[in-house]
Amino acid sequence: MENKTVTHVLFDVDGLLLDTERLYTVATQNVCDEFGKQYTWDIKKQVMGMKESMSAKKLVELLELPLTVDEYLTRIHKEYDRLFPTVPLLPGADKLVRHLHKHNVPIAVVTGSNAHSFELKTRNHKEYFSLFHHQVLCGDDPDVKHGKPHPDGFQVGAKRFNNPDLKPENVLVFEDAMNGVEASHAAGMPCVWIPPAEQDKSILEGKTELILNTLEEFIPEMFGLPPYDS
Ligand SMILES: O=c1[nH]cc([C@@H]2O[C@H](COP(=O)(O)O)[C@@H](O)[C@H]2O)c(=O)[nH]1
Ligand SMILES: [Mg+2]
Repeated sequence: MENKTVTHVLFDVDGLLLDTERLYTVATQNVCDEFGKQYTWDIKKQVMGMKESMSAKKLVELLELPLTVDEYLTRIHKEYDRLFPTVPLLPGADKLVRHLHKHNVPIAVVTGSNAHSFELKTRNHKEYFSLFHHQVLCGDDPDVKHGKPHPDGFQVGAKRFNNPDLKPENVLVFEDAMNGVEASHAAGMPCVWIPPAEQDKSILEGKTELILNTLEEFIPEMFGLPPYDS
């Protein structure tokens, strides 16, 4: 499928640019171990992309943990503090972002993270994240009432390009999570979906423009963006 009308790009972060989804699984399973619980894919896929406060509430319920949400957050934050600072970029993330930046295509990130966990994850990637025009941290951005799967984060992300003529159909979203695809669809923005291997890919039919295995497979000119120099 081709769509040549894209002028601006919004990137998800966890599991899309950064290899953090692997670490979220480790962190959450470590908390579960104390209570003999299993952090299954069926549970994980429901919270991926949500604001941290929402995902914590939902996880305590779904995993039936004998903890308050605050007690859960205290435990999981210890895991994040230990695991996140050394996270690497995912394949293709460096090449695509530097390419778009070099060609002056406006780019921004829209993540379910709050500022604290974003700082941990990006500590070793400061120069890379400085290439983005802005960052929407849904977890504690006052303009984002509802996190993914609601459209708010992507709508705020598009608005902060400060281009009054920008229409949702001109903004391409890259996502890995079902909640993120739902959010981009609700915002009326085309979406390239790079789902985890475990994901049933038929479930969001009609809500994505393209499904890829990694960012490395993306061909910019399919969306009217400048081609790689080769
Ligand atoms: O296993 C998990 N994955 C992802 C999340 C949540 O999903 C967000 C993913 O953010 P992004 O929109 O950058 O993919 C995380 O910040 C976190 O709130 C989670 O709780 N548990
Ligand atoms: Mg993600």
